[in-house]
Amino acid sequence: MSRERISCDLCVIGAGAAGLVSASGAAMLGRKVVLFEKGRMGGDCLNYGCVPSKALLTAAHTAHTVRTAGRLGVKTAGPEIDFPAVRRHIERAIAAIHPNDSQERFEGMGVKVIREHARFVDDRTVHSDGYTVRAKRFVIATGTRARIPPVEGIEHVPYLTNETIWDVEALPAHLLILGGGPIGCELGQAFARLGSRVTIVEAKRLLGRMDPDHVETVRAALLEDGVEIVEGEFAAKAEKTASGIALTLETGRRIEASHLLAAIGRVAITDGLGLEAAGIAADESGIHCDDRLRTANRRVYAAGDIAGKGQLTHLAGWHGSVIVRNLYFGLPTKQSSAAIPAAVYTDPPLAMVGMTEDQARSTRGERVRTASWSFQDNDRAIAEGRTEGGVKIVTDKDGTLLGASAVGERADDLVQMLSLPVQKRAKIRDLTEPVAPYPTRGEIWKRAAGSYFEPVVFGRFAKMWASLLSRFH
Ligand SMILES: Cc1cc2nc3c(=O)[nH]c(=O)nc-3n(C[C@H](O)[C@H](O)[C@H](O)COP(=O)(O)OP(=O)(O)OC[C@H]3O[C@@H](n4cnc5c(N)ncnc54)[C@H](O)[C@@H]3O)c2cc1C
Ligand SMILES: NC(=O)c1ccc[n+]([C@@H]2O[C@H](COP(=O)([O-])OP(=O)(O)OC[C@H]3O[C@@H](n4cnc5c(N)ncnc54)[C@H](O)[C@@H]3O)[C@@H](O)[C@H]2O)c1
Repeated sequence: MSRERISCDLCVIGAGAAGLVSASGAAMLGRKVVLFEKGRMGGDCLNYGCVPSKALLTAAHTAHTVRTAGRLGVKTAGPEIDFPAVRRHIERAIAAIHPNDSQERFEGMGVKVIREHARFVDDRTVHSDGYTVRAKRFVIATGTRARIPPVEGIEHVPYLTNETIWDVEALPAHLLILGGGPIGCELGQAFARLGSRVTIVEAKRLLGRMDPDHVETVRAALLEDGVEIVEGEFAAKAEKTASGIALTLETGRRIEASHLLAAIGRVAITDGLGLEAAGIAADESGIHCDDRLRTANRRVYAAGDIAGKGQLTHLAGWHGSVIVRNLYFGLPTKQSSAAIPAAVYTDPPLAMVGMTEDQARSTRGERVRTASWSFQDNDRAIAEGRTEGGVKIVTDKDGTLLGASAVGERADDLVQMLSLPVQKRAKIRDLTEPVAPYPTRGEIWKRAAGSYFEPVVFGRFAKMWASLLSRFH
């Protein structure tokens, strides 16, 4: 087959967050860039991940607000869910963001966009059906897909993933979700609030990477929404039934449902990429690369989910920036040099940056200190009638910030306030300095940090000092 031949500075495979940031950064610096995408521009986040899930959650949280408005003295007739209209809202959200990630926009930047599957044929050449591309450097940003549940009979059962759940036309009567990670909890709460019966089966612990104290607040909210949570149990067998599916757990318990959603984590998309021909190693969790995202092939970088260093859109975008900084600004940058926040957009949301208390203790042991504050003691939260949750600051013995976690209304935005201090390894006393507007939820960081110093600031010596000074004033 005759293919069009192209030589370029950078060839990017995959037009999700990681690929798009790499391609746009290089193109804006005048580099000749080729971008391959075999599916939809924007990748998982725009089409099957963050955007549709957050649009669905907004509809669900709105239904909940209407349902619970009576607690504030606002009477309503209760929400009526028009599921096709909810789906249209999701489609509109995707369509509104799509221009940012579109082929036209990238072509406008001078990127050659090829909508075909790409594969390496040697260490510096990529083929697709119509093209042969030789490049000085490559970025593999091919993402991940839902892991198939290791359950007997799963291949004979219709199950949904994050790609197919958006095609379900009517609200599921009973959604059984395998996996209690961010996907399981977010979509579980969303469907429950829209009117589905929801069961989450989690093999280990709900939201296992987050602070367990704060996960309790999310668990309580899910239970209040009517979500059934089965924790610490594996599914052994799946069967098709007349009305949907049945799952038998290892304990023998059988759960019947109308729909099954697989949300037990992700596997790297490396199929048909020709990694061997390029001398690149990979496993299920991703392509092997170092902290600057370099693979064993010095021409090839990995970015985003496929780099096996976390699965978040902003991390994927950061990876793109790291590659552009290293390649085209000559700034040696490690991907681990940024403190990456993570948020779960349940209601209330749960968020963190840096280390959790458990992670810090596992490496630093007794040196770790924490300071917490509850929204029960935050005037804005009281005024809003939403006092559940709180924050936790994690420090080293000398007060260096190691991480922060928050759960409660707007915790996702609140944690963002701590990203820079954590990244800069600021001290907890720095958090006591800014004056926060009253009444805001953001005041809570200062209160938590203040509590860390309370024994000293209002201790015996401070009282003696104040008493001495007051003699002269
Ligand atoms: C339901 C859900 C909700 C999520 N919510 C959030 C959230 O709220 N916040 C957050 O930060 N993250 C969220 N994520 C995670 C986020 O979607 C991913 O971390 C992000 O999309 C990763 O971007 P990426 O560029 O690495 O890969 P992707 O977005 O997966 O893009 C990879 C692209 O590569 C293409 N590709 C693959 N192989 C080839 C090939 N050989 N040739 C050409 N093209 C190829 C694919 O078609 C795809 O478009 C969510 C994920 C899911 C599933
Ligand atoms: N708000 C967000 O930022 C957001 C939202 C959704 C997804 N994501 C990203 O997408 C990725 C995938 O999310 P996810 O929730 O599928 O994965 P995950 O790996 O975060 O969680 C999967 C859960 O499934 C459990 N599990 C594994 N095998 C199981 C089995 N056989 N039966 C029952 N439970 C099992 C695990 O113990 C784990 O708790 C995550 O890494 C996350 O970072 C992020």
